[in-house]
Amino acid sequence: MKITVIGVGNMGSAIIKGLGNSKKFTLSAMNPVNPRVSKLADTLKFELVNTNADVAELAPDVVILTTPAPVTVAVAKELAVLNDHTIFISAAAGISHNDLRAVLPNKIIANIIPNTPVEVNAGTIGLALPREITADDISTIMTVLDSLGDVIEVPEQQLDIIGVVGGCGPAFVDVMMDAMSDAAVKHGLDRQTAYQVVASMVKGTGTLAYDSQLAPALLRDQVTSPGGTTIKGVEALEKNGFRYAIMDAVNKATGEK
Ligand SMILES: NC(=O)C1=CN([C@@H]2O[C@H](COP(=O)(O)OP(=O)(O)OC[C@H]3O[C@@H](n4cnc5c(N)ncnc54)[C@H](O)[C@@H]3O)[C@@H](O)[C@H]2O)C=CC1
Ligand SMILES: O=C(O)[C@@H]1CCC=N1
Repeated sequence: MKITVIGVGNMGSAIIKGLGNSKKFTLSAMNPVNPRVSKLADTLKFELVNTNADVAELAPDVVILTTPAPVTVAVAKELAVLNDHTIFISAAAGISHNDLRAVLPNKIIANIIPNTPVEVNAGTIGLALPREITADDISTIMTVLDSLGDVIEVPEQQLDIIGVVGGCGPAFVDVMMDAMSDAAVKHGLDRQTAYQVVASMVKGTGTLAYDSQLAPALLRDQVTSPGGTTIKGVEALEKNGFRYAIMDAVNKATGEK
């Protein structure tokens, strides 16, 4: 299957690396001239073109749009010349199926919100499929997305909130990991060991929650030994409004005032 990624920034690079790891696809990309992207193409050995007009020659089966949201509809319009069997998967946050349908009237279009862990095939990918789509096209889309991580299909109106929790969430967790690492350094751990411990702890905590399907509050209760150290830390989190800070981060990232 031939896949072309349009816009090789943070998200586009993560997707190309993840797809490259799976070794299942023939990859190519389009990005305006940029030495960083040329270097990535050389390293990962994918074909790179610098204009949308050149994408037709690549004849992709699947196009993944990872351009900045404000230019995505204009970019899609330039790609309307592609074969009508081309499947478009758009990762642009806030750009709806209808926005794209208006400029790609005859194409198959799916909307996703991925996150940066797709780079290591451990992504969280919210997926909204159109109403009219064949089983074969769904199968093609799932072959691509399953190779990047966990795919969670939702109605399009839920894609924004999935996008905030799954897509923005890694940045919120990164802030917490950074703060925890600083505290560990304050208590004498060298920085590299601090990062390793914190990242391993987050990875294991996530895997346990995902595999057990237990409520986070129940998992927390398993750590808080009576009269122990953890409950003292949890009390400090409550005192400092940690839970509300997280809820407010999600609220604000949805665009809520
Ligand atoms: N960064 C993330 O974690 C996530 C990003 N997204 C979506 O991915 C898209 C890209 O976001 P980032 O990678 O963070 O931005 P970015 O700024 O890192 O990357 C954008 C890339 O698109 C290229 N570009 C700009 N104009 C272009 C055009 N007209 N045609 C082709 N390429 C063009 C830029 O040169 C750059 O390489 C956005 O629509 C965003 O909503 C979605 C989920 C998560
Ligand atoms: O910050 C953003 O707008 C994008 C969408 C989800 C994650 N990054």
